[in-house]
Amino acid sequence: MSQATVNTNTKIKMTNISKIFETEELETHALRSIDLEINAGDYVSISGPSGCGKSTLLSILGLLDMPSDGEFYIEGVNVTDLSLDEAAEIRNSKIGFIFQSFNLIDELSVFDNVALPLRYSKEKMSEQAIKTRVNECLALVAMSHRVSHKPNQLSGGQQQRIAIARALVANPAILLVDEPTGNLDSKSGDQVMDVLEKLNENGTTICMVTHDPRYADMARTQLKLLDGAILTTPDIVERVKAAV
Ligand SMILES: Nc1ncnc2c1ncn2[C@@H]1O[C@H](COP(=O)(O)OP(=O)(O)OP(=O)(O)O)[C@@H](O)[C@H]1O
Repeated sequence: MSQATVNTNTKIKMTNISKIFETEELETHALRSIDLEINAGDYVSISGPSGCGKSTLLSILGLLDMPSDGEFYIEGVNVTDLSLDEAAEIRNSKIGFIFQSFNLIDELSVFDNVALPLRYSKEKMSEQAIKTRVNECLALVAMSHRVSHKPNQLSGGQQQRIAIARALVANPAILLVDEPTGNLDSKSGDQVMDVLEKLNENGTTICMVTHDPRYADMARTQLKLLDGAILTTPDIVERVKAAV
């Protein structure tokens, strides 16, 4: 893993990232020459129509998939070409994931769900340090009052807030968020978006994929994907002009 000379403020830097899926009869260019820089404290949304490459981009950002071409750095470390073990180590220490499905473990209490990443971390923490950190994260998502509950005793919105606490607990470089409100009614969805907004105001770096324009607009930087490429402002202006 080589170090790049990048601004320490830079959490994510992608240059010329492409992804081609090849099947026997078809080549799909899912991402085309993506350049992306996300700095500490940014809140970026990525939106676009079905099939435009949102999930592919998020999978590469989260080291769940590898690009076909281009360079990718997380906090200055070149992560373009990692082994599976190296990718898993960086993923566990630097990325917090929030998915549409909350992926909590039903048999574990709220506390133990949130503590899980710390218990599996390479750096061993004392139970007291784990308790302090879990309680801090539950307070951040306003869920301290449900610490002993099981996930199935919580509403969908509350479960997503627990999933957010779990994503935060290991202090990741960035939160990657995939359609966080997809399984929620609009009131709970709005509450989850408020939590994300407050976290960002307090310094958490967020990159969120959503097809909901109302939520995409809540991010301070709004990227639009079309056919695997990020639309730049002149592209958008040209398309609007062509449409009227
Ligand atoms: N494993 C794969 N093998 C082959 N093609 C794939 C694979 N994964 C995605 N694709 C193709 O890559 C393109 C981008 O897919 P992707 O899932 O990233 O889109 P998306 O914007 O997330 O769509 P949606 O909003 O519907 O989830 C699509 O044309 C899709 O069919």
